[in-house]
Amino acid sequence: MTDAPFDSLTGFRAALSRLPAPDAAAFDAAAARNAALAKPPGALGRLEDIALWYAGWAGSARPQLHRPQVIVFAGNHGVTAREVSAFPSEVTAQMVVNFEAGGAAINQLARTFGARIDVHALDLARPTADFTQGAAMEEDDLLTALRVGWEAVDPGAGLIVAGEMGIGNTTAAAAMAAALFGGNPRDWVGRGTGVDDAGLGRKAAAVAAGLACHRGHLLDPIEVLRRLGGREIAAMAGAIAAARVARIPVLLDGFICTAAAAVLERLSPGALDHALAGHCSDEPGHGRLLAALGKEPLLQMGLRLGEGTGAALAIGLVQGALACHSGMATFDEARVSTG
Ligand SMILES: O=C(O)c1ccc[n+]([C@@H]2O[C@H](COP(=O)([O-])O)[C@@H](O)[C@H]2O)c1
Ligand SMILES: Cc1cc2nc[nH]c2cc1C
Repeated sequence: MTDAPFDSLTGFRAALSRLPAPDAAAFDAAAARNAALAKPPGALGRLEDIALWYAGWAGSARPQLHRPQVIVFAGNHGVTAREVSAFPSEVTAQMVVNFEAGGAAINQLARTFGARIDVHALDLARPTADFTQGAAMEEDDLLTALRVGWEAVDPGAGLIVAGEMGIGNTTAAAAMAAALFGGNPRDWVGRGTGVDDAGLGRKAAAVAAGLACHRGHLLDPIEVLRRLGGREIAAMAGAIAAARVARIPVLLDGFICTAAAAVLERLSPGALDHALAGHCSDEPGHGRLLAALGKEPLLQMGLRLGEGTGAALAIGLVQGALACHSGMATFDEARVSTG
């Protein structure tokens, strides 16, 4: 996007307070077309829902998927001092190099589905503060990350996937989910990159310590993001918000991406109406989070990689849905008898 239309957190809140609706006329026309297509009613199942959802947001009764964009944000986390990941923090920067060289899973999937890929590393040499000791980010850091995310969205894109890379970020996402939706820290933590049982215990303890440290400040979703989140998480929230304002459909990726998105929904109910859950990851908190948001995932493939991979796979479903919706003949056109 061009410059983000806010230069303060108050401005970001204001941008989220007045959100455009989908195009009702395009949605209705797409629904009428769907009903006329030469197939038993409903026989394309969720592909039909995807096509109508896309038509409403794209403002076209017979849309094509053009210019899908995958944006990968990377950030480092101070909470890694609590030994909450199976990998060291330097992997974040090393994977950014790999993304830029085209060697990561997300590069292969983005290419497979014809998506452009952009990578934004956010201040990797300066991890967030350990949220068990204080706020992960200062207000300025959060604002910068939200703006990076917002401005990363191509206004001409027809679909956005926001992905992430950040050693330690499943612990940050678990803390955010617990703060936003309540429940026991144990309900929200999982093995992430593959921690053992002791690591899982350290993750739950870190989440509990974070909730205790920030008690009294977590009713505001922006404060949840600032105190418990991370730069790449904030940037995903900024990108998903920018897409909403520009009425660009979004596919959500895994647990961390969905935690970022949940901040927007808590700030402004309905803020995720332009977003479908691309998949449900193997991180157990993800299914719980999607249920709290009322989102039924499109795919369940046992992925737990992040990077945007699950959502990128689901681009194929959107392509299939729109190919059928916009390319099929109607009963009349195909001279097929109706029931
Ligand atoms: O997307 C998910 O649901 C997901 C689940 C588990 C791990 N990850 C990825 O693994 C990293 C975080 O794991 P961890 O163990 O360091 O917290 C981060 O780079 C994520 O992209 C991602
Ligand atoms: C190697 C590696 C690749 C990743 N991609 C997203 N998260 C990741 C975590 C690790 C450890």
